[in-house]
Formats: sequence, C-alpha cells, structure tokens
Amino acid sequence: MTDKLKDAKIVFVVGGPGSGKGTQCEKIVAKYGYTHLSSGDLLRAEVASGSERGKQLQAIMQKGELVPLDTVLDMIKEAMIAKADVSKGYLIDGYPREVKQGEEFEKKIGAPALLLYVDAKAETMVKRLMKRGETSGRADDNEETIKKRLDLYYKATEPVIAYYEKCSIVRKINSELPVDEVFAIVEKAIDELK
Ligand SMILES: Nc1nc2c(ncn2[C@@H]2O[C@H](COP(=O)(O)OP(=O)(O)OP(=O)(O)O)[C@@H](O)[C@H]2O)c(=O)[nH]1
Ligand SMILES: Nc1ccn([C@@H]2O[C@H](COP(=O)(O)OP(=O)(O)O)[C@@H](O)[C@H]2O)c(=O)n1
Ligand SMILES: [Mg+2]
Repeated sequence: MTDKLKDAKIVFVVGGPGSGKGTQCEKIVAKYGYTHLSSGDLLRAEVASGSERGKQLQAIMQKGELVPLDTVLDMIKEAMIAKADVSKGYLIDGYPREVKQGEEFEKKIGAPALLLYVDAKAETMVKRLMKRGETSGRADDNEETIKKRLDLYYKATEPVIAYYEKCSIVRKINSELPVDEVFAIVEKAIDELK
C-alpha cells in the first residue's frame, strides 16, 4: 500500500492556529497543483458526517485538545493514497502537531522534503481567529478554545520545528506580512524543491 507513496513529494505546513497555513496552502494549490490535506479539515469532515467516531472527535476539538495520533494519521494516509496517481506533491497542513506525530508519519508514509514554518505573533493569531470566528462557524474559534490551542501549540508543536531543523528542511515564513508578500517567500521555498 505505502509503495504508492514511495516517491511522493511531501511538504509539512506547520504554524500556530490562525497563522495562515490554510491561506497559503490554497495559493500553493492554485500555482503548483499540489494536493492540500488539512488534518483539521479531514477531522471536521468526519464530524460533519455524524458518525460515532465524529462525535468523539467533536468533543476533543471543541476543547482544543489533540485527537489521538493514529486516528489523524490513518485519515491522512487514506487521503494521500486516494490521490497518489495524480498528485504532484502533498501539502500536509496542521500535522505533525507533536514530535511523535512526525516520527510516526515517517515510519508509515515517508520523509518530508520541506517544512514550511508559518510564523505569526500570538497577538496576531488571536486577532485573526476572533475575526474568522464571526463567520467561520468553527466551534473552536472562540476566545477560550483559542487560548488553549495556542498554549498547546507552544508546548507541543513548536518542538516539531526544532526537531526538523536538524535535517535542514525548515523554511521560516513571516506571515505578519500581507498575504501576497507571504506567498512570494513561500514560492521561493517551493521552487527550490524542484
Ligand atoms: N493580514 C494577513 N491575514 C492573514 C494572512 N493569512 C491568513 N490571514 C487571515 O487569518 C485568518 C486565519 O487564516 P487561516 O489560513 O484560516 O489560518 P490557519 O493557519 O489555517 O488556521 P487553523 O485552521 O486555525 O489552523 C484568515 O481569516 C485569514 O484571512 C496573512 O498572511 N496576512
Ligand atoms: N493533526 C491534528 C489536526 C487537528 N487536530 C484537532 O483539530 C482542531 C483544529 O485543527 P486545525 O488545524 O484546523 O486548526 P488550528 O488548531 O491549527 O487552529 C485542533 O485544535 C485539534 O483539536 C488534531 O487533534 N490533530
Ligand atoms: Mg486551517
């Protein structure tokens, strides 16, 4: 099964909640035709399906906690395999959330060629999420859950960046800038991959 993904080009997109991962991924898809897999979106789709598993996921996500590793990884892998014949590369958005998730991904799927570290200040992220919350309908775009997501990001996810710095695949992207300027930096990083 995993053979299908043997030569896949994999890009991890890591950054705090509301840092702009989804926004940049959309632009990468438009220009490069990569397959965008947002782990959060995959989980929300499962919740929307109304399945028993979805109900359990919803409770975890509403609290801003992390869904068990195997659940997310299986979903990502399934989605990757479904696109294996047509995909030019994969954007894995919002995963890994902790070092252990990165290690498991490499064991079960493969190694990333690049990690885009989408970086914004905590204050900026909170502001963006509160604004997004006015229209997103996301159960976790509220002040209390945002605070928990941020805490967890600094505690569990930032170490992921240090972990991948060892193999020199991290590119830090300043996402305080306007979207198009951020994308100009992202483009350079992706172009270097080819
Ligand atoms: N000014 C500015 N705003 C941005 C930028 N990127 C995203 N935003 C805004 O910030 C909000 C959050 O962006 P998303 O792309 O949804 O963020 P995300 O990192 O995917 O967030 P999660 O889904 O919560 O992980 C959106 O409402 C965007 O309009 C940027 O580069 N500059
Ligand atoms: N790899 C992942 C991705 C999302 N999630 C859950 O899904 C929620 C939303 O994820 P997301 O990536 O869309 O958003 P942010 O938390 O980055 O803002 C998280 O707060 C977690 O509860 C997870 O547990 N593991
Ligand atoms: Mg997102």
